[in-house]
Amino acid sequence: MEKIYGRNRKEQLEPVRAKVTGKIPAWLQGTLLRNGPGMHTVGESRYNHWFDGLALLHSFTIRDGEVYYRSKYLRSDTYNANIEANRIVVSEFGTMAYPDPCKNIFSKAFSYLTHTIPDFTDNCLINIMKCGEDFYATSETNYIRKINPQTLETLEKVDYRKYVAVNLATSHPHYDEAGNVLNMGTSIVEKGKTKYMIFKIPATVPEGKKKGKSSWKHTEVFCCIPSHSLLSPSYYHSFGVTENYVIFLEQPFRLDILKMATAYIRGVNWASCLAFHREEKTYIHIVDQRTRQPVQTKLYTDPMVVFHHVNAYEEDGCIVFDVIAYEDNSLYQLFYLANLNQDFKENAKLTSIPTLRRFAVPLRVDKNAEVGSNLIKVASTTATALKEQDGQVYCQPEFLCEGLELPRVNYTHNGKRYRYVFAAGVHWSPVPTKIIKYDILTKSSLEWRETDCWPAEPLFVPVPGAKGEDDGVILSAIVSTDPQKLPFLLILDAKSFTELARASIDVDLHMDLHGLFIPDTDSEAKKQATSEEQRDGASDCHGTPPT
Ligand SMILES: CC1=C(/C=C/C(C)=C/C=C/C(C)=C/C=O)C(C)(C)CCC1
Ligand SMILES: [Fe+2]
Repeated sequence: MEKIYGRNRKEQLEPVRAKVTGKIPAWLQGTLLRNGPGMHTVGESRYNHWFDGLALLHSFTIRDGEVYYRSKYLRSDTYNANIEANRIVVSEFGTMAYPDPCKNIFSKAFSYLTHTIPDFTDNCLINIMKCGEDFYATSETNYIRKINPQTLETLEKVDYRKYVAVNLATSHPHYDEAGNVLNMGTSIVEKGKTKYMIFKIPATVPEGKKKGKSSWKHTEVFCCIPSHSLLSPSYYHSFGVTENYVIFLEQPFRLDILKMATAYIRGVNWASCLAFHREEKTYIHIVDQRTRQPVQTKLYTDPMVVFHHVNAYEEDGCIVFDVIAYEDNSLYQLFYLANLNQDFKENAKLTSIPTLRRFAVPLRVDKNAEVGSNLIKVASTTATALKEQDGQVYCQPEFLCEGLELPRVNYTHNGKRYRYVFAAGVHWSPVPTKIIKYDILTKSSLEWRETDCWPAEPLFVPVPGAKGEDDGVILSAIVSTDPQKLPFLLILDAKSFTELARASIDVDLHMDLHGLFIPDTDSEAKKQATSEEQRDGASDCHGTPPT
């Protein structure tokens, strides 16, 4: 596993042409752009956790049946400072770093004090966000980095705090049909009023506003939800939306602000400031997008840890939402690089398997409903919502299936009724070994797997004019540990889950996290990109084609 996780990867700056076997559908034209950690040591110093690694962007440009690959490290301030110092000088999730080589005890104390309010990293390694015509590499801190999606060059750093008072923000925003971005973040320092903020970044400068100004300046706070605990807000990695509502899970996996404020002086990492409180509830917050107000019903469920929301929709006065949930926070623990070594089968065992759970919550509670009665009348799920004496509603999910992570759906069904979940299959460890299509209606699944192949998050791309929810293809970058087999971009038919093509590339492909597909819709852009490709002189990949 060290081969997959802990090794530093080489950049592939010049586009390299892949060896394609099978046939790529003619309509599939565009760029798969993805992000993930690629460098785990700098000089003699090493990161502790896989989520610390320096962001390595990579892209697969699919054009006229050919695939071109390139990769480039995000030139974040963090990357530049580390490379210049030839050691890790910026703290990450699992690694606390000390920038100044403190010469004596006084300067040491001084440098500790100046860091009590942490300035977080801009090593944006988790995902790619589209904002209007611009693309950003993202993480979960207040910084994101604009990038050039064609050349993978790093552009300006954006500080969320200039536009909305958040110190942390998710890497999994939602997009409406106009391309406006809806995201959530946590405000942990503003006058001690710890709160969760939902905000909207418009895709373009709104009508009637001064043109030429960046649309960031028109970022609007949509709704604020006060944290149950002022000193210990919930940690969350994503949230859900329906056509009219936002779903936020305030889970008992929480950040301890006091611990964070003293982490630097105590010499401990940010991860140690996170704790799962298994005796506490998970609060379910629903916000009405039309009134921008939280729904008043107090909804809760059992303690759980959710990283990824899958999808959500409205049905008969209820909200149905699907998440991948765990019984504990062992997942983040397992990604310490020390656990992903040769003995990883022993060290990286999940103590809780990810399960796809369906919740149903009522939007209104009938005053006359009996205490103890189930408020869910939707026939399609066995999820329940029980009315309690004090008016609270206790929600119990339907367990749909287990062993799924990194879920994706056909995004045209986001917030709407849907049937298929595409995900990576995880078994006894957090390392994906297969790609799964799970059919919620029939509760059956299709799988793709191959020996010594380690798939990344599968991404669904619809065929133009698609009628069915699964009319399209699945793209996934596959890392191989078979020395005879090159890494490849896998293209599956999303309906049958059969392989349409694979594009093998003789490069040092890294295991990544998330990304997006940029279709070539604009023919001018396409032409320009093609001529750039020719000018750059894409080299051929001479690797052995897989059998
Ligand atoms: C640096 C930093 C953080 C980083 C979190 C990261 C990097 C999380 C990555 C999560 C992933 C990759 C999940 C995949 O499912 C916190 C804890 C938000 C807060 C303190 C500063
Ligand atoms: Fe994620």
